[in-house]
Amino acid sequence: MAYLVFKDGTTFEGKEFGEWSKSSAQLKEQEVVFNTSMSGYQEMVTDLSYAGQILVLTQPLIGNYGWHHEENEADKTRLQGLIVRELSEGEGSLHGEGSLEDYCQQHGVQGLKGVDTRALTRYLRQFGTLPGLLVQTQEAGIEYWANSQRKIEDKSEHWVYRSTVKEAYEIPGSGHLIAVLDFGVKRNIIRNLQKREFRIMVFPARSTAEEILRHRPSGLVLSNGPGDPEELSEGIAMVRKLYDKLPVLGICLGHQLLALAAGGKTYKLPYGHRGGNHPVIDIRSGKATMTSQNHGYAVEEASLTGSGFEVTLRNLNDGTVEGMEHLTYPVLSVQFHPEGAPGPEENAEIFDHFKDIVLRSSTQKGRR
Ligand SMILES: NC(=O)CC[C@H](N)C(=O)O
Repeated sequence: MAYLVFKDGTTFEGKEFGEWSKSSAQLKEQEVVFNTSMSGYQEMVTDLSYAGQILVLTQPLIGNYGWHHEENEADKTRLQGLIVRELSEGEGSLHGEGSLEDYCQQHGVQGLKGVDTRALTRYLRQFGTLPGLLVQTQEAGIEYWANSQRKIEDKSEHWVYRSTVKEAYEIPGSGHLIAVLDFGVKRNIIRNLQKREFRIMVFPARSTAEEILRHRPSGLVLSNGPGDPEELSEGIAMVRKLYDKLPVLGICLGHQLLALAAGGKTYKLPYGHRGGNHPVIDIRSGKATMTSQNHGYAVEEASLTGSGFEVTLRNLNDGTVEGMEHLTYPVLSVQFHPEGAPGPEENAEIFDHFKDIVLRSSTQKGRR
């Protein structure tokens, strides 16, 4: 048996899978979040935006279609824990290259199965996103939280820097050059840019604005990524130097950094948006789409006054900001994941829109 223990003593019981060899000295609480998607466990486990978190999946049967390396969103995971109701070995999968369980074991993800994920999700919805601890005995959990006041300050690097690529790399293409700032970029963002024939250069999160501009890109994509956007002061300063100089598309963390760079604010949502059926409305056209989402923070709408950005997309469940465009510069951003397709690929047109503005702005430059 193993347990997820919260500070208030609430405990959820399950059975361990994956990698559990951490010593008691390495015990550390992690933010517990839930995702309501019915499929896509592989994309979620390898989405670096989940770095430093324990992910609860509300879909009760997980692992049933196996593991296909091709579909990983990154070549690593930074997910700390995975909690499921029933874990399937995935024996029914065609051409499977292993199982979710194998992947968790090989990549250091602590798993807990057989958990009452419905009760756990209701708990998180009631009290908000909370830190929880995965332990092999309930006593270890109680002792950890009892001593938690004496804990020394966490000096580890922001998860973005533990997720980004080490060195810049290029992906050939026949079209304009797009710089991608990798805060933990999902492969499907890159794939969507490749589909539109762009040449791509992926830059580590600590690159400087000058390093990026030296390559004379025709557009910039600010990627998704983990953690609190306000804690990324270097990233915010770098985005501030760039967004008035070339067409920009911000996705999720990238969207939040754009808002912060322009003088806006972000805040923490009570329990986040994570799932494949979040309805979003385009304020101008009145058209609504279903989106894939994974974020715990959001842009404060009122803080955008005077920033030069206008809100273009809004969440139909809670009215939060889902997208914005700059009034003067060719800059747009979305809080959701246009590369994540919850069924139909209805939001991929965001990438087409970005391609249009890159082409338009490079022809204008050519004429000048
Ligand atoms: N997927 C993302 O880019 C997430 C952005 C940010 N870490 C948040 O949770 O809000």
